[in-house]
Amino acid sequence: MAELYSDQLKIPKTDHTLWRLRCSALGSERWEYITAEAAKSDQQSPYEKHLLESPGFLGPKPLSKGKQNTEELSAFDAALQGARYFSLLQDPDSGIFPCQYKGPMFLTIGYVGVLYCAGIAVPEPVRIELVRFLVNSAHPVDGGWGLHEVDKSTAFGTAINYTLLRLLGLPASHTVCQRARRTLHRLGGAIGVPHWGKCWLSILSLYKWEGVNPAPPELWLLPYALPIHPGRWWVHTRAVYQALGYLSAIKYSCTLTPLLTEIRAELYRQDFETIDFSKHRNTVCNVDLYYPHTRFLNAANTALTFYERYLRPNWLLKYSTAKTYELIKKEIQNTDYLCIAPVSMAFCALVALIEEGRDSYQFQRFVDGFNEVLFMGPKGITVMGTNGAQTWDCAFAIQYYFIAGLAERPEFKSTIENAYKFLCRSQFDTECAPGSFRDKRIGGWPFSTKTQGYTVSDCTAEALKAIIMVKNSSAYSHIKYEISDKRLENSIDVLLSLQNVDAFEYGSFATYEKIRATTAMEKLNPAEVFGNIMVEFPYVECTDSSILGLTYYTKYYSYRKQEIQKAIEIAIKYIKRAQRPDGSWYGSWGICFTYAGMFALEAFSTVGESYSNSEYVRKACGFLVSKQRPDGGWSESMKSSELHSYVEDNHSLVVQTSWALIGLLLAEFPEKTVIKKGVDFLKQRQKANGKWDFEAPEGVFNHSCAIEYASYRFLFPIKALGLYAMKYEK
Ligand SMILES: CC(C)=CCC[C@@H](C)[C@H]1CC[C@@]2(C)C3=C(CC[C@]12C)[C@@]1(C)CC[C@H](O)C(C)(C)[C@@H]1CC3
Repeated sequence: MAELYSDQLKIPKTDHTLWRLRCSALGSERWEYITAEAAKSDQQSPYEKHLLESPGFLGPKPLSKGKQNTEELSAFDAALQGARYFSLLQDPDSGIFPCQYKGPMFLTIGYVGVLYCAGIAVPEPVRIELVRFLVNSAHPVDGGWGLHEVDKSTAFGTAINYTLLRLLGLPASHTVCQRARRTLHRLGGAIGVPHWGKCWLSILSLYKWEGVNPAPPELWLLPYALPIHPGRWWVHTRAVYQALGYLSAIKYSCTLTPLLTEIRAELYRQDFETIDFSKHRNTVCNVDLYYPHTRFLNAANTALTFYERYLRPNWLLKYSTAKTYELIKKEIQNTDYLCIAPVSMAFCALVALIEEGRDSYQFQRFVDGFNEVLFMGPKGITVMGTNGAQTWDCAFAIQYYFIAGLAERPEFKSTIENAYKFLCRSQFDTECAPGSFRDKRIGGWPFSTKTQGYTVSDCTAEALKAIIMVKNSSAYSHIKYEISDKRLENSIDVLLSLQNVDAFEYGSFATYEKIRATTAMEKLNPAEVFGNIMVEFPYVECTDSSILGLTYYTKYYSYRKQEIQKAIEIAIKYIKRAQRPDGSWYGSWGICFTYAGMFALEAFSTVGESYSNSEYVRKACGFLVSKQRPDGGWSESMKSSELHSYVEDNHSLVVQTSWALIGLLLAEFPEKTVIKKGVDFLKQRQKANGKWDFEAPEGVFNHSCAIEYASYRFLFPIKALGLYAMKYEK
């Protein structure tokens, strides 16, 4: 690793040999900093060393002589070596593959902000590593931060992370702070931070609530029949605005401390006291703006601001905040204090602090729970996008080892068995509290852990498929009954219940729920920096995975067969409708057209549509092939996700290349030379011990925020190489 900026600047660092990751049977991941004494009898495991990039971890014994793998190595051996490396990254007790699920730069403020409001100090090793992470993720040219780690500097990223560094003890005179402040001021100062930034700054007494657009909790009192009812919003937006509704209604601001007074003076281009915040509800730095307000939203905000200031009766305010708190308590109950993701978790923790007090059981559970979303890495510690990617990674690992012909080799038996048992443990077996606006979840699977509590359509389908693979393998007959057929039926019930078959986007699947209100609701998106957040949308990837799960299930079981067949049929029709004239699909959760292309081609392959018999498949292959680069690789930029059209990047990437190859291989694309070139590229990029290095964030959300899926650079090459080996090397 190149010398880190924090080391150049001699920023304090903890002793990385003293960090230990504790994983629970249900997949929680908590880093602990132990004493040197304790470390003597508690060695760092291989995966801990890998995660911290400690020098002591060599990985499996190389197959080839040089440092890199070469073309001489067979694709199968490259997959095998990759799997050997990846298997070492599993925590054998829980079965998960822990990794730092990082990228978004607006999450850590939640953790530090809440503790600051409560007057609780951040534990010292964590504080040191939080500072390091922020220093190391500052923009190399201007010293600011963006919405995500590889973003240009924005007012949001810079104001929030500058504030964080100051709260964590870095003095204003420090080079890092000086550079960041210069950038912030060049961007117009903190006055132009978007809505969520304005909320955080107001909570920390660094901005004024009168300059924040309303998020009235009264919306919860409207009849559910109205499309605008928050119970119909996308689960994340619902959760964030539920707690924000409470906080903004009571205009919560923490006590102004001398440090905050200093920060007030640093964040703005003018004197804090002279700013008329009420005039800046709609001031957003141009660099930050991804989704500008519609006129409709502006009109609504003006009306609501007037209502809040002059018309809102006190009793209604009290009543609606009480109602919101009831709903928050249900969210807490359904997720055991994790809440759906760290953004809303932090806001809910604040509500608990206000309602129950600092020493209350409820608030202390939150303080403890934050340890599950903080994750340590070589550059420092940070709050992750979710509490991990446990279920998703396990489901892929099992499937791809099978697809590559590796799963039944004795050396991988424990990998598969442990991951399988984790999936079996992670299926939902309880329902949410009544009145939570949540669907039936028994039978579903989450993206991360059972504790987090939210079913995701594609996670359910991928986990189901992985489990069936193990159940039907003679090598694993001894654990076949770890999960009953009845439980698989439950998952089919959940999956079928998630398909959009009523009013919206017939045949498609969204993420966590069916689409509950028209996508025109997006016109009210107040977040400024994200797209498609108001309601559920139809997603090709979620639809594709659901098709995979359903088709695979029908191969072995006859439960609800006809309904499943019908569901697959209309889902395929949806995918066909969603294809663009150039043969591509816009992917929402990976970057971008390459990711979606792979999923779509896999879905088609499971219903027998391939290059030779389907015009859709031929067009999709044509699109992918047209993007191959001279070195055999593919390289799609995050800009594709933002701009909704294919943008090529400068360097070919392992994960992108694997996605394209998987698509082409499953489509039975006939030209071997095209595919072989890509396969050779994957081999060249592999280290002799089987490792592929991190290259670029693989994922994205809400069109604008990049996020890293650290397991992808193993999982997808293993699958691509394995598929190639099956076809051409047998
Ligand atoms: C705008 C807000 C609230 C930001 C907080 C971040 C969350 C919204 C993001 C972080 C991780 C994230 C991208 C995720 C997803 C939704 C949005 C998440 C939770 C899902 C579950 C959607 C469906 C996808 O196919 C897939 C399973 C890959 C992802 C996983 C991560």
